[in-house]
Amino acid sequence: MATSAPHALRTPFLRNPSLSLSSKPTLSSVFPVSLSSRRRAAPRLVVVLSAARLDAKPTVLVAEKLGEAGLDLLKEFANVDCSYNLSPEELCTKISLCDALIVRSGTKVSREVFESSGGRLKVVGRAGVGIDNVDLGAATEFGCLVVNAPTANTVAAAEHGIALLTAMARNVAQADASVKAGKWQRNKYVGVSLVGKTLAVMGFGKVGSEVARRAKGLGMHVIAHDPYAPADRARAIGVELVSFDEALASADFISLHMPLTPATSKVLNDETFAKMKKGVRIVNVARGGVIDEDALVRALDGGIVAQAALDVFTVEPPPQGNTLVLHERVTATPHLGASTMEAQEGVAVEIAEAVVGALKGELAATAQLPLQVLTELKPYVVLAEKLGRLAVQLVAGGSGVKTVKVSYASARAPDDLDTRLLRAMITKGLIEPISDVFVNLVNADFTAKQRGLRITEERTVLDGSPESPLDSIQVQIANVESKFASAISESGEITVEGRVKDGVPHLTKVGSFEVDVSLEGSIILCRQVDQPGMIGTVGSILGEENVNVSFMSVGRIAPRKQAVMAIGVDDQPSKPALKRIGDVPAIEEFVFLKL
Ligand SMILES: NC(=O)C1=CN([C@@H]2O[C@H](COP(=O)(O)OP(=O)(O)OC[C@H]3O[C@@H](n4cnc5c(N)ncnc54)[C@H](O)[C@@H]3O)[C@@H](O)[C@H]2O)C=CC1
Ligand SMILES: O=C(O)C(=O)COP(=O)(O)O
Repeated sequence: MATSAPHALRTPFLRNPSLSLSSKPTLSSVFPVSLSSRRRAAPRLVVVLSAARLDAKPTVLVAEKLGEAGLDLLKEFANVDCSYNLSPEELCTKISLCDALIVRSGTKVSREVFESSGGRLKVVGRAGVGIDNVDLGAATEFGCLVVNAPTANTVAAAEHGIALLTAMARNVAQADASVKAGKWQRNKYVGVSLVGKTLAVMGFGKVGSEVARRAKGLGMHVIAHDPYAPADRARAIGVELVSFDEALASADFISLHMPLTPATSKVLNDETFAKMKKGVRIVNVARGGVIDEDALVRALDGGIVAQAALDVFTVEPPPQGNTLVLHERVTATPHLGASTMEAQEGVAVEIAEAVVGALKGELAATAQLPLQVLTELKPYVVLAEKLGRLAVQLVAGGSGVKTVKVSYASARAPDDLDTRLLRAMITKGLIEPISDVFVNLVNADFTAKQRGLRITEERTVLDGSPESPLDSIQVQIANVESKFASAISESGEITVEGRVKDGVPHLTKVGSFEVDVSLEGSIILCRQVDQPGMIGTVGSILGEENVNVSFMSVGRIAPRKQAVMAIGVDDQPSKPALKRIGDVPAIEEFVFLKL
């Protein structure tokens, strides 16, 4: 049966993977060949491989319900195994036979899944936006791409946000339950009006801006907080971008639309609830983890929060008897934001296209950079990503992260340094901490373009030995404000610069200040009046808080004037520890940055 497939044998499969779509596989479902083994085969080896292996389709495991149109698309290219409701153990067992896995929010794609795949799993497709259920660190380590479907459920999520907002304001769910229980409590369920009220949209991305547009239609005054969103996009729909504290202080309603990241985890907590107007109402269709749920119960009971409408929870489904879910003034839905017929069909097609594209791109991408280049650039790759991560965490607001300039200083001739990988890693560092996007060499330029991020590159050719590929990399973000004003250079951009020293990436410049701190663990940057004893003061605060300091360095303009101190720390200091640092009189500003 698989003996004669001459057209397939002649197909230059490895040079043009898309041609594999039209070949007619034979033994594929019996023994699909893994992408990694295909990749390793040199083109001239193709003729000596068996036809069965050549023709084999990849296998895609669909672990949660996916729309038919998406399944049909997948089936044109792959063997599709739809196995829903697998236990974590069953998923780990099945995964070693799969090249791609498609999930929604109900499946945890943990490190164990990647470990169990034995290197065969090459693509994880998230049929939706949030990829917080995928262990991205493990995916990177195991060379697995993670793709999502970023657009098809935007409107559905926004409509659900509006549904919760209006239902909450008029007690629809509570009143419905009461009528069904045979009661007629017209006085108990008097609601509040939306017209003229202030809605703060937290996270002004795709869903947030659609919620804002719809809320304007309801006659609400809409403000938004999003440090990375362009002010002109907000202005275009009549929304003012404000600071986090201003949003909390002025909102009658708060609607959450940011991704779950280390920076947004439990961003609504005891401290931030205390900054809100008494009687505020909260809608969450983003992620449960952005709210400290125990603190929300306290805020509801303490009269700060009048009502909450929640589609998402820290643990899904929430445990039986959960106080928050059972709270009388809480309206809860079981993560239904994306669950419309239309959105699910759209998401299925979007993810199927992304997974097929990634499976094909996997083959093509490997040809892009020679191994020698990859090996040589390895420490610079780490440096590039960390500089991107640092730079974006320094952004406080402005016209959005749109214009980034990368400068490479190198003694190599311009045509002797391939910067694609470095640019991709800087893009990864800039985008991943603030979004639900997994960036890699294949999708970096496209992802940047999609988000309106313009990255320009500049080369400075240095004298000297071209032995090492690079002397330094500088990343600058233009037209933004910084939460650490000293990070703005004289030319007005957030500026960070780094070098590789003894194989270890170092941060060597922040704004106009020279520093030297290895980019391991995390970093605290402090601007202070240059005076003796500062290193000791801050060092002892961290010591008392049991935070291990790995590195400290001070860069100053001139003796006894301003200085920037960069402190490398192994662990995240507690809030009180950071407050103690901020309270040191000579410290004018400081920021904690996660790498
Ligand atoms: N309940 C559901 O079924 C659904 C939930 N979602 C969730 O909604 C959220 C938003 O999705 P999209 O709008 O598609 O994503 P998006 O990436 O278009 O928008 C997110 C926005 O949040 C901003 N942001 C990042 N960090 C922030 C911070 N610290 N403070 C304020 N803003 C910050 C980003 O700059 C971006 O503009 C995600 O968490 C996603 O997982 C999305 C679809 C359905
Ligand atoms: O797209 C998202 O981020 C969602 O939260 C939707 O989740 P779901 O696909 O409905 O499990």
